[in-house]
Amino acid sequence: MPLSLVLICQVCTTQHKHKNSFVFKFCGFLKLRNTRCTPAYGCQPLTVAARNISFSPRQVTSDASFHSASFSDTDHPRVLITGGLGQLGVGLAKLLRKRFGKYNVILSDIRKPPSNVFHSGPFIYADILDYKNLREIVVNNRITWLVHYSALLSAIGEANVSLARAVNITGLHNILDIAAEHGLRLFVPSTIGAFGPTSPRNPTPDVCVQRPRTIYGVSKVHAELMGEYYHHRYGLDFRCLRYPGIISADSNPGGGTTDYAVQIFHDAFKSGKFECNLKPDTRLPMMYIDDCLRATLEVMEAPADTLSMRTYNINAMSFTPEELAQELQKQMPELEVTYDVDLVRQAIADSWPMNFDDSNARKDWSWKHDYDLPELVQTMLNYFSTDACLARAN
Ligand SMILES: NC(=O)c1ccc[n+]([C@@H]2O[C@H](COP(=O)([O-])OP(=O)(O)OC[C@H]3O[C@@H](n4cnc5c(N)ncnc54)[C@H](O)[C@@H]3O)[C@@H](O)[C@H]2O)c1
Ligand SMILES: C[C@@H](O)[C@H](N)C(=O)O
Repeated sequence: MPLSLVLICQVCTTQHKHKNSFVFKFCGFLKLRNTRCTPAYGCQPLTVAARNISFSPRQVTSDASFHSASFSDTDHPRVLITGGLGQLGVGLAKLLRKRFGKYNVILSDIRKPPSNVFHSGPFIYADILDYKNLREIVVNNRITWLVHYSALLSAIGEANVSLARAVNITGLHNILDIAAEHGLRLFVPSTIGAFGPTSPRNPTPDVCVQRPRTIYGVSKVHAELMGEYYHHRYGLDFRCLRYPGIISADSNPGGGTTDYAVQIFHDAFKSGKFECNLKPDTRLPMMYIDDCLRATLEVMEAPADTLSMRTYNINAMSFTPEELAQELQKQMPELEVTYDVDLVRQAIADSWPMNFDDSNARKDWSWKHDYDLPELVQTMLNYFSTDACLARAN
């Protein structure tokens, strides 16, 4: 049986008698929002955090693995990245560590990190489906920002709907509750996949019909709406960007519809041949990883009063497989590209935006991309040429 506690609200000095301490936390929210605790707010917010607090024996050990003594008290945020071993997390950790210090950014995942990642800064095991463990990590490490990257992407999600539903929806609920309970600034990425066949596709604005046909898209619309709801209802500092397909050289995509745009570079260098699983004229919004990660940092640092919305489209370029191949062939004329369409991925791509309208992000917090198609291809070629040279030399 949980104990009954009498807690005094720091704002209005009301005595609350409750079965757990979350009402106290809720008054903390009111304090953050500079509002008084009124009977109108009453005890309803208990629903936000109706999970029981209990002591976990793991509390003691989880912190030890990454040198907590090295943490210093500064103004820097203390960041936890979930799902950090995917295509985007390691790059984001590198960028954030440069800005906030190595030990202020903790990478986490359920997979074993490669040794270069393990030795580059704090890493911890965190399954987002394990609520107590997540809470322990947040508490023990005094986390203030949470970047929630764990997800099953569009194509892999269709191959495993129940796992995608658990990770992308149940996992998100855990993240939202923990962020709300501990007053964290929370970033959750959404995607072009949050739109569907009935959305305007060229261009797709921030606010329009969203009826995606994938579990991935449905879960991302759910994340956008839940995050915005927690923001308005409880004052959660929720921030969300809808990323286009992201292209990176030194990390691999995790089972999405836009993966072809990364694979083409690998295959061009490996065999000089590439078989594309989308039709040559499939147009999708895309972005180089450096732009995506910088946008993420910029929106996280943006003063709250510049954000007229909590979920923004961001865009850089938009191209088809044929256009990407042609740009690549300017420098690798011998590259052979053939097409063998994957019906699942093609159906997904045909329901997604062709062009993204990101004018609100540009207006509100001065978003500006650096990479268009020619710069993207040149940068990827530079990386792979150096990599190929190094491989030949070893
Ligand atoms: N890469 C893109 O093109 C792109 C585009 C739009 C949005 N996004 C979003 O950005 C985020 C990161 O994308 P990514 O490409 O790095 O994804 P990814 O698929 O490469 O990585 C996701 C990570 O989540 C981890 N994960 C799975 N189940 C987990 C669990 N139960 N607990 C903790 N971690 C778990 C996986 O191990 C994996 O490392 C995702 O939310 C994705 O939806 C990505
Ligand atoms: C677009 C994005 O969400 C991801 N790369 C996917 O294709 O699923």
